[in-house]
Amino acid sequence: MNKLIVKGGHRLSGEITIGGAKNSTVALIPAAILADTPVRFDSVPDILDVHNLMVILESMNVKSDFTGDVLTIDPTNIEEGPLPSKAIKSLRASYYFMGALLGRFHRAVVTFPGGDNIGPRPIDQHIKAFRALGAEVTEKDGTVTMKTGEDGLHGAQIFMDMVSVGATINAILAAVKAPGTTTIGNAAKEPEIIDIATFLNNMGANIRGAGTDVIRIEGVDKLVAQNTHTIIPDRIEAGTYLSLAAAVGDGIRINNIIPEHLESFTAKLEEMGCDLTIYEDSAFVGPSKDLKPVSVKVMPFPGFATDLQQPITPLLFKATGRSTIIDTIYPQRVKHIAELQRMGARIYSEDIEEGLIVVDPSTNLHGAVVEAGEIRAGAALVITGLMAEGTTEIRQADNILRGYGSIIDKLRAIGADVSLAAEEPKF
Ligand SMILES: CC(=O)N[C@H]1[C@@H](OP(=O)(O)OP(=O)(O)OC[C@H]2O[C@@H](n3ccc(=O)[nH]c3=O)[C@H](O)[C@@H]2O)O[C@H](CO)[C@@H](O)[C@@H]1O
Ligand SMILES: C=C(OP(=O)(O)O)C(=O)O
Repeated sequence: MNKLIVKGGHRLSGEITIGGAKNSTVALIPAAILADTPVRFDSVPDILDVHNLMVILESMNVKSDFTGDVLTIDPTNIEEGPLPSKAIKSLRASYYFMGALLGRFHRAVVTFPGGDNIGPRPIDQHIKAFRALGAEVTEKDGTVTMKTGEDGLHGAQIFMDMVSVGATINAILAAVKAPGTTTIGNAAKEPEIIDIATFLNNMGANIRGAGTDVIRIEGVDKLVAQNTHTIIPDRIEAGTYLSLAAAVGDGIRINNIIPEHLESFTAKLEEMGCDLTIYEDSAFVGPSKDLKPVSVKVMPFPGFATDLQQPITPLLFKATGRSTIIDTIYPQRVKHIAELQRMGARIYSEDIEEGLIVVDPSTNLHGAVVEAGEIRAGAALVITGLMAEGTTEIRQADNILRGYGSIIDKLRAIGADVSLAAEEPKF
């Protein structure tokens, strides 16, 4: 584990360029094993999740190479075998190997995924989709085993009980080569789902409706890569740096964004009175003054993303009154609160059942030793550390490195005093 050290209290300025979306990348890599040819991605973020997925690919004899921001994957000599449980447990998205292996081999044995500790994260909807497509699924001791009869998978009508990004993508991965028509109702509409469908369709898949709540798939026999797939920019990384820029910036430009993916977030910054100018694929944030408090309610896309409720929090400390946040997707996503309190922040979990968090103006922030219990809690600590006087030592920083590519270089480029160091082992 690494710790991230932030020396705060300085104003920052300059430019930051956003990388490819973590939540696309971590689905695209498992999706690659469905291809009948090598595949190539660019704009790949250099994050721990990618390196762990490459370890999982290696265990299946799938060769991959990550140079610069280009990742090539050759699944043509793929072999079935036990997957490395440490790597599987290191990230949430390893569950995409369930859908991808099922689509490829009509059977799979995968241990339960890890990922951020943000409250209960069941996978019942994923399993419901696999069953509808013809798989027999059993769960025992944290392992999911799936197999089909001789006829393999078949198209099916699936209606999700709740909007789930992971279950929608997993259903697509399992169905893309399943003969017949699959319909996914109440599908998630996140931009990352469109990105996966675009990648698969460019290889010959027939997926319609991605980005709406009904997705229709006609199964195809072959998936043949003809070109490089460029991963969409990470809207969560972008939102994090926009919040940082409004909180401690003296003029920061954020490059490589798709503004339409960020509307619920930028609308909140505008409501607060941030100095924000949005261009075709970038945004400029000027220094903030007299920020208004706001109410944030997390919703599935296009609503305000749960992954941005913690990164916007430090900005709320600068508002002139009480702000509220309700996380309807992960009400227990509160790992940042106790840590921020250690830094002098006035933030409270008012109702853990409802996911209600109250944020009061906090002007006396100071450095402290804190823990990044999960990726976005870590992002909130980094921003608060930059705002605070003194030094903040953020332990368990690997949780941040799971999803923020080149974060040290990006922050140093705008003048931040940040570094990474190995964390001393706990006894
Ligand atoms: C790798 C990835 O893309 N991660 C994102 C994905 O996670 P993930 O795909 O795991 O999140 P989901 O969209 O599935 O979860 C949404 C809600 O549905 C519930 N649920 C989900 C599946 C299921 O089978 N049963 C069930 O009850 C969850 O507990 C949660 O309350 O979407 C989340 C919600 O936008 C984001 O925070 C994560 O960053
Ligand atoms: C919750 C997140 O990630 P994961 O689903 O990969 O744990 C996140 O990116 O905020």
